[in-house]
Amino acid sequence: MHVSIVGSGYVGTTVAACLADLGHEVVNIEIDQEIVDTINAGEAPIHESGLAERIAEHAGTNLRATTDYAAVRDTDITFLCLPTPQADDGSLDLAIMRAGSESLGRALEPKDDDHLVVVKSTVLPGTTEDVVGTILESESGTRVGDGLELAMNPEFLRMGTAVTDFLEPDKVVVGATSDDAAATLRELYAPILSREETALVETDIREAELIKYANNAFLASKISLVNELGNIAKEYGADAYEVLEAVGLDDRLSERFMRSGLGWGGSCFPKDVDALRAGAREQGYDPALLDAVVAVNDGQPRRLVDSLAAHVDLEDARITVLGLSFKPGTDDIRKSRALDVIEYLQDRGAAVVAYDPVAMENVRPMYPDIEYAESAANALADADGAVVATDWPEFDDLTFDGMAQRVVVDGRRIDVDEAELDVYEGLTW
Ligand SMILES: NC(=O)C1=CN([C@@H]2O[C@H](COP(=O)(O)OP(=O)(O)OC[C@H]3O[C@@H](n4cnc5c(N)ncnc54)[C@H](O)[C@@H]3O)[C@@H](O)[C@H]2O)C=CC1
Ligand SMILES: O=C(O)[C@H]1O[C@H](OP(=O)(O)OP(=O)(O)OC[C@H]2O[C@@H](n3ccc(=O)[nH]c3=O)[C@H](O)[C@@H]2O)[C@H](O)[C@@H](O)[C@@H]1O
Repeated sequence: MHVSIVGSGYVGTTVAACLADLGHEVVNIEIDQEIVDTINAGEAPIHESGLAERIAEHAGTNLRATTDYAAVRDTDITFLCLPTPQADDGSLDLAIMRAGSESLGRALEPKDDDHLVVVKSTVLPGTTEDVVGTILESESGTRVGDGLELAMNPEFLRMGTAVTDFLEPDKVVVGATSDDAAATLRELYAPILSREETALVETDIREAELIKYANNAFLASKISLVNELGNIAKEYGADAYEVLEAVGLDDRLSERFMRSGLGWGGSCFPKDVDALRAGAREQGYDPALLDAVVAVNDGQPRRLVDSLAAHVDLEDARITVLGLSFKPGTDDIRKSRALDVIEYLQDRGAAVVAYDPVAMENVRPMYPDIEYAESAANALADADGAVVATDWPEFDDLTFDGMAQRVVVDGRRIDVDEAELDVYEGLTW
């Protein structure tokens, strides 16, 4: 099939490269010329395992990129993979979706054949039809149901494992305005849907939109719940990891996403939970539980610093922060809990020395006044205490003999030889 993908970030690039790999003719439409040039040169604009090989293999044959929206006219389906960030008040900001829909609608105006537009971006219920659909109709002069079809197909991939998550999902969710649109997507995804492990959920557009938010809200809530249980466990002197490992054996709950500690960050959970809370309020519903989910999450970095302060006088102390990215395997620092930890340490008068295998250059402009070390060992040298903010696998092999005071508070449960330390404390164990 001939497919165009608008927006070539984490999602758009992954979807494009994977669809090309499944044998489709794919064109990426992206406003950033550098990204376009990178893809056309056969290289990946982002680091994701398995992506570079796929782009190298397909660029110049059945995968290309362009800044020109006119390319959509040579395709049957367009996926919108544009950012849906949050406004200052936390609510969903649709400015980029609107701009992209306008450009797409204008480009479709001269097209005679039918076209299917699929929203893959995370958007609140009503957006696909009332915002994207309305703009497309007015700009293209066609009507939904008469030359133009709409679908909503949320994406559940994670950063770091984007390619395998896309190609081997638990589920594919499709909300569509017509049976034909749903059938087109079944055909497009046929190799993925043929996997026994992948369920197909066909529903209406509004449900498809909300499934994505419900999914993320559930996962974020699960982590906040295990963090609350972890905080309580610690007050009792119990190990939350042992407790929750047993709880996870109940297959109604699952053992996955049970790692308590410093909480959730990244470009997805924080913005999506906030957008759902703001959207619920706009609908006249007070989302008390989701408010609490955020409050628990926001409390964890302070608890980590308080735990350290119980062992080390933080005023003028040299404190190591191990890990800056919001999770291992990425240099993304958006809403990383490590940044809150740095703030709280600085508030308490500590001199911070940070180390992360890949994310330091992203943090440096925000915190030019902290020290950045070339290795974890250098960061720990002469430190009066250390905190673990990201569970990078390389932290499992640390030695602590260079520290001035061997005190470590761990927010992520790395593997530590406790015998090497005077104080080793877990945030929730
Ligand atoms: N990053 C992730 O792991 C996941 C993200 N999502 C959702 O997918 C959507 C896209 O997210 P990401 O790929 O992370 O965003 P991103 O920010 O990585 O990429 C978006 C791309 O769109 C481009 N762009 C902006 N305006 C444009 C326009 N008018 N025309 C063409 N291109 C334009 C940007 O230059 C950028 O390269 C969001 O709604 C997000 O919530 C869903 C699942 C996973
Ligand atoms: O909507 C999105 O954009 C994506 O958001 C998340 O993916 P991602 O943000 O890449 O990362 P996760 O692996 O889910 O981790 C999110 C945060 O939760 C934390 N976490 C995760 C798991 C856990 O047990 N405990 C825990 O604290 C991580 O450290 C990280 O800060 C979802 O997992 C994806 O399914 C979804 O598509």
